[in-house]
Amino acid sequence: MGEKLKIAVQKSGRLKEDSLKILKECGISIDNGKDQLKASAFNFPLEVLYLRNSDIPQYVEDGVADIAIVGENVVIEKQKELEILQKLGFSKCRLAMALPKDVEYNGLEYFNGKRIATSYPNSLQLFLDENNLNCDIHVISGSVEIAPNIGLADGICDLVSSGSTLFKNGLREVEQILKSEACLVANKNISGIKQAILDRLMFRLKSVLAAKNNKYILLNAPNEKVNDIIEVLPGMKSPTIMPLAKEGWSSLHSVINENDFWGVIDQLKLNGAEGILIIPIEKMVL
Ligand SMILES: Nc1ncnc2c1ncn2[C@@H]1O[C@H](COP(=O)(O)OP(=O)(O)OP(=O)(O)O)[C@@H](O)[C@H]1O
Ligand SMILES: O=P(O)(O)OC[C@H]1O[C@H](OP(=O)(O)OP(=O)(O)O)[C@H](O)[C@@H]1O
Ligand SMILES: [Mg+2]
Repeated sequence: MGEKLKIAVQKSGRLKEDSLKILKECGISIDNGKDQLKASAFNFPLEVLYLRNSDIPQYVEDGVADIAIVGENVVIEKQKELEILQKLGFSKCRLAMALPKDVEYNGLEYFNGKRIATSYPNSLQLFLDENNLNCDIHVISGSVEIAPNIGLADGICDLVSSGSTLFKNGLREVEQILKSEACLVANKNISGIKQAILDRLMFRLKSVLAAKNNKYILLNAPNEKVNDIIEVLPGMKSPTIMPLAKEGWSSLHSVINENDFWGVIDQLKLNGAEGILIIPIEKMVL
């Protein structure tokens, strides 16, 4: 049997579903038996190890897994020698400091000498050192937001995304420490056959991610406006232009970045574009 690349993904939790989804979008089918902690792909030389998110950086550094999908904040917290190959665009959150909502906060100095509860002591310590602050860090592994209410700490440092957990616990975010999203990480010494497999996986992943960030755009325009519209429309090379059955009109096709779309749309309309259609792209090979 040929060599396989080993990928660690979260066993259960916020990252699991999207991690398996992105592998599927890369055309990789995994044979998942119930409660299996190890599985193989049918159609790609990949073995999947299901592990705790917080254990993954260690396993990748040790080479037990070659690569992994893990929260960037955990990579930073665990301070392991890993390579971040690709941000994956899901599980976006931030590590932030929060205080009871009625505390008067006038800046970082406030934290000097205070007790802060967190599950991320290394990331917090780095932030405190950078800002010449001294705090008493109290490490707890979950439900951090409850700490100020039960007299365990003056403030907290925890992950925030919608902010609803802070709100429900009468807390307010006052400082952001870092931003995080799921990312693909790798051991620093992958070589030979495994590197070749990883290159194939990365090629697929980049096509999938590019497709997610771009949309296919079709529109109709009077011929005399086509040049103005081309100016407005960024494309992969240049837009495709085809004559419409209706005399004096053309159809333009192009690719547009999701982030540019709403900025460009008004200019397209001002330049006479009609019947604008935006269509998702499944894969985009660059
Ligand atoms: N509220 C949130 N919104 C978005 N992403 C989040 C949120 N909370 C955590 N994350 C991200 O998802 C990752 C996984 O979180 P999850 O709570 O599933 O696991 P965990 O607490 O790290 O536990 P384990 O080690 O048991 O797998 C976190 O490391 C972080 O990157
Ligand atoms: O800003 P919000 O959208 O409310 O999300 C933030 C919450 O999500 C995470 O906890 P999680 O639900 O993962 O629970 P856990 O502590 O058991 O991991 C994090 O630790 C916060 O408590
Ligand atoms: Mg969590």
